[in-house]
Amino acid sequence: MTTPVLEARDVTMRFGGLTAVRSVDFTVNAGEIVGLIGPNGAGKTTFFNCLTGLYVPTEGTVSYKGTVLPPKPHLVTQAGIARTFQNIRLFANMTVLENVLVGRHTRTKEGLWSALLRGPGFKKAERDSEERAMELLEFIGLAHKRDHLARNLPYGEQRKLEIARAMASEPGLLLLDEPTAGMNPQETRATEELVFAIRDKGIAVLLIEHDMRFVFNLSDRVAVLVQGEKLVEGTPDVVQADERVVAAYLGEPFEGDPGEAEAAEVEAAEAAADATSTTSSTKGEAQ
Ligand SMILES: Nc1ncnc2c1ncn2[C@@H]1O[C@H](COP(=O)(O)OP(=O)(O)OP(=O)(O)O)[C@@H](O)[C@H]1O
Repeated sequence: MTTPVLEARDVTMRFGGLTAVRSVDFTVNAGEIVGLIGPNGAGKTTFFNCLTGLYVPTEGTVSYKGTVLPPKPHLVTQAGIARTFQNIRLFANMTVLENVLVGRHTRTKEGLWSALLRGPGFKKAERDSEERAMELLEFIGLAHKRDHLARNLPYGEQRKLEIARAMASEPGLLLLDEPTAGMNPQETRATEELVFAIRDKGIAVLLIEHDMRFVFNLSDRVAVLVQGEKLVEGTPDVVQADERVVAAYLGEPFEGDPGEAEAAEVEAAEAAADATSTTSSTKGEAQ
């Protein structure tokens, strides 16, 4: 039987007049690698931000292992979801090891006083954290660079380090936002191996990616977002063969275009605003 790790129910996110994510139901099960794809501006990152508490969804809920998550990033991380970002967000002037140690703070129980007084409890916790951080660096192949400054690492290694930092919070689900962006083919290949290895450690993985080969090679399931709505979901074979997906990527209209309803809504709202407007007040662009 499949056990859901993540369950998003009816998640909608609006920014003023723009609905970036609309009524999305989405599940990641234990042991799965799931890909989330879609053309530029489809709402993928917005959806990720809803899952990780960075945004409070306008509607809907996000649950982790059966418990609804409060939309607060640190509580989401504490619950067991970690993420990386589209743009690298390392502490550039900290060492490789320090960057991973920062990622562990949600799992260390030593309080402020213990840390300030640097008592025996704190020292032991510090040793344990360092040991765990080194295990992670070994896992991603950066143990030999533990004392290098993050900013001096080549790009591909910086991306790996971000993943190690996210793993330091001991997540049950790891969200990767475009993990291969800017990578050369060798680095992409290595990342593919790394994602499989993460899954083999019992961590479910959800990834946003533009590199289709990478997504279809890795994922057990793929969901396609188009204009904020989930258009198709299934195995890589099913998704690749779906002509609506091809059409969405080529920018061609297709039947049941998920943008139609929204376009009509925006047009109606604009027409109503025009009709009631007696001054030349500004009107926001919908797209
Ligand atoms: N904070 C925000 N305020 C207003 N609109 C936003 C905000 N964030 C995203 N949007 C809009 O929501 C829509 C979805 O954007 P989002 O970045 O989630 O798409 P995406 O699928 O991640 O795109 P890409 O693949 O290019 O990263 C876009 O029209 C974008 O302009």
